[in-house]
Amino acid sequence: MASVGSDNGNGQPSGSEAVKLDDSDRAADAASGSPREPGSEALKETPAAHATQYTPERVATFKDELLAFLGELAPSPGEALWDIGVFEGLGRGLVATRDIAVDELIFLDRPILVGPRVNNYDVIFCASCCRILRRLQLCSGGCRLPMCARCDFSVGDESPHAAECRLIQSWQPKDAARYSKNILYALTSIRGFLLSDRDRSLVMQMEGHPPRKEMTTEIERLLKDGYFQKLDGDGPDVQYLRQVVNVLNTNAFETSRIVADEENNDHEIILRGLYILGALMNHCCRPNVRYVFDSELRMRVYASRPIRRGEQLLNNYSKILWGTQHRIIHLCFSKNFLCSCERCKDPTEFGTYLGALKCVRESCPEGRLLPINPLKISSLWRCDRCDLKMDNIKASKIQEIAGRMILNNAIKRESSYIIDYLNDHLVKFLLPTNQFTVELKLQAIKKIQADHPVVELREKEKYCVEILDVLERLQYGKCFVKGVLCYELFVTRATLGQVLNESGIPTEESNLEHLRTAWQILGPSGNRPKDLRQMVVKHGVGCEPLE
Ligand SMILES: C[S@@+](CC[C@H](N)C(=O)[O-])C[C@H]1O[C@@H](n2cnc3c(N)ncnc32)[C@H](O)[C@@H]1O
Repeated sequence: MASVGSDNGNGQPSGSEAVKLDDSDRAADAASGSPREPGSEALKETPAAHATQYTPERVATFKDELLAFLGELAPSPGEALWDIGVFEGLGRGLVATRDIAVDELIFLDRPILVGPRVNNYDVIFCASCCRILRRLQLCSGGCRLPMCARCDFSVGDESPHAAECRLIQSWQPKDAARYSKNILYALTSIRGFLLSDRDRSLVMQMEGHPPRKEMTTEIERLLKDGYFQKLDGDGPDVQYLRQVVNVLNTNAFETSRIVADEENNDHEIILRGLYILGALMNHCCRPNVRYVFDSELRMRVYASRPIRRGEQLLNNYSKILWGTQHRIIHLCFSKNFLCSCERCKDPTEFGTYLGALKCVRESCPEGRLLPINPLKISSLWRCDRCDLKMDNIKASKIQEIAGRMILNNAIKRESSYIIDYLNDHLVKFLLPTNQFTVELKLQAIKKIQADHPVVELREKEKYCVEILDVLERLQYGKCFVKGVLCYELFVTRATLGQVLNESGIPTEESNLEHLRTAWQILGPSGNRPKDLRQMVVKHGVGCEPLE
């Protein structure tokens, strides 16, 4: 949700325009800035307070509506691998109805709502079909949205945009001849008006946390700036819109379409989608599922680890490779709860030290500073070697500076600069598996292409191995980012084999195993690397994606 699926802009690996190096959703906004103790205000409306509203009768009716919505994607009677349960402190959640093996497809879902995200786009695309054209016009219906000729209002009721355009027209947009990105940002919520009664009922039964005080939602922005002459800020339309926004912010996943422009360059158009069944999965920082979106934007959820009958199906709403304190802040501010899973409770995060800092004492080069109580943002930090103590404000400051240096500067540079920066500079003040170091290595992996010098390819290979090792320690199983790293590792080793004339490298069993894993994880994705299938066929490690 970046929501349950959101994104922080972790990039795309070489050979793939769209596959992300991290499979979590909406994270960056909430995690920027220095960590603060999550305020009690943010947690007032916890799902625990609502648990009593999920009576067995209501849950059963909700499930019937959901199955009807899923239609042909719904499991045959008695065959569902999931059921809806109610859990103290969590609200509803999904449970496994039988033991589920790794890689088994648990369910398919389709978006009940899908559309633009509330964030800048690099390219302008048709707000209806996402086509990118050099000369996109504004819709002739006066809704202030960019529209291609096929979707324009003038096409009539056959245009998929006709109904939403009429709705926007009824609110009488001002400056109808000017493009409005704020209307584009609100379009996914506006589409909530076009749902059938059953689908509206489903959406309205989802949790929707109200926005934090300091947040201006897309709807409030439209109201504040008077975009519509006939949209009453206190009227029922706005009340409904506000609730749809809350539901989207609590539940939506980030999904995307790859669209080629007229020069045949691919662009990834990031969208937000509300997937009701997918959104019912609660969060854990060590989840047991992974998901991908296929070319029709259907969500396919697989077991990433073995799941026992009766266990909850758990998804990760945050970034896998963030340290605990960043995840806690993100989850608290964007999803309104404090996670206290086993990973969050362990200061070393299963020995990965993702959130740990280097001891600041010169005489203690091996020391690692860790929060004594990682569940508390205000916790004191302590060195695991020399026992030096540091207050959380200082620790936060170090993280903030590291984050700023890396995310605002180094990450934007070319691969050779990043490699030097990692080797000569960062090692002096950050641990090799600190989350910022890892983030920078992920960027380097994305940037180092097959035609780069061997030294760079060697570094890329090393980074892939290191981060796969972090995932192993986290016991993350067959997660999405593992698929991406396995793909990158295979491709890099194959390139090195070619360049160094060592023809055996690509076909070594251990390397083929990476390709197999990449295919199992990324194969069903609509945005998988373009050359993945061809490589899989060439090396005979699989054919059709897992069903
Ligand atoms: C996408 S919804 C999950 C489904 C939700 N439980 C329901 O009944 O609709 C996300 C919300 O569920 C709750 N939630 C999910 N995982 C949780 C966790 N590990 N601890 C506490 N609350 C959680 C939070 O209120 C969160 O904002």
